[in-house]
Amino acid sequence: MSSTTRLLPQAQIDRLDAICRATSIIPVLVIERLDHAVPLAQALVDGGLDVLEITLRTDCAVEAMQRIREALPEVTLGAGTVLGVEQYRICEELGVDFVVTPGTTPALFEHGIASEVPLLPGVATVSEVVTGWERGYRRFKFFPAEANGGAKALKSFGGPLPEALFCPTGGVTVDNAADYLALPNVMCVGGSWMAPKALVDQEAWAEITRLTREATQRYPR
Ligand SMILES: O=C(O)C(=O)C[C@H](O)[C@H](O)COP(=O)(O)O
Repeated sequence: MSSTTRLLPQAQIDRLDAICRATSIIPVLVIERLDHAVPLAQALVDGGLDVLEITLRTDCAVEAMQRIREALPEVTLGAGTVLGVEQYRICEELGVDFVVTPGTTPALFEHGIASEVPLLPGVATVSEVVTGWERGYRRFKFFPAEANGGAKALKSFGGPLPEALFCPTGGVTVDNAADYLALPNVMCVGGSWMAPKALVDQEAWAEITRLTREATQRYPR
């Protein structure tokens, strides 16, 4: 790395900390129908979660985020499944509060350094953490958490890299969340368990609120 390589400013780490420390759980949402966006977000807010990640996996995801932004300004809005710089830029224009990637390329790390919108970069290995670390990153999403060794793996990451803090997602449930949240290097967990596809398809908003409340009561911030 040359001496002119720009590093992630501490202010960006602080902004991400403020978001991740405000909640113990970040719901990861897939919105397939635009008219589901606001009632789904409302169901989660009613259950006590207001930091939401909307994945860019569906055609209506960007418009869904716009609608949530307008209808529920109190929500801290994250864009997930951001796979490239172009998508990152779209999210910046939309005014989201943070961007999450499932895995992270050098171009995404680079873009996150200059962006006004903080990046929670997805990593799966220690080498990927170190790649981000070299650029100043200290906060990461660990994905897919359960398939990559779960809480045991994250505990081991803490040996050489105690300052790196994580939001594990992928296979996290209301039960195994406890193992992650007990670790000193876990800020919060992410998951879709409180808004599974079947319940969203059925528009079972009250049940989603119930599952969310169960989670927030068990893991209050
Ligand atoms: O696509 C992305 O960028 C993601 O954010 C991946 C999600 O975090 C996981 O798919 C959530 O995992 P589950 O809770 O097991 O459904």
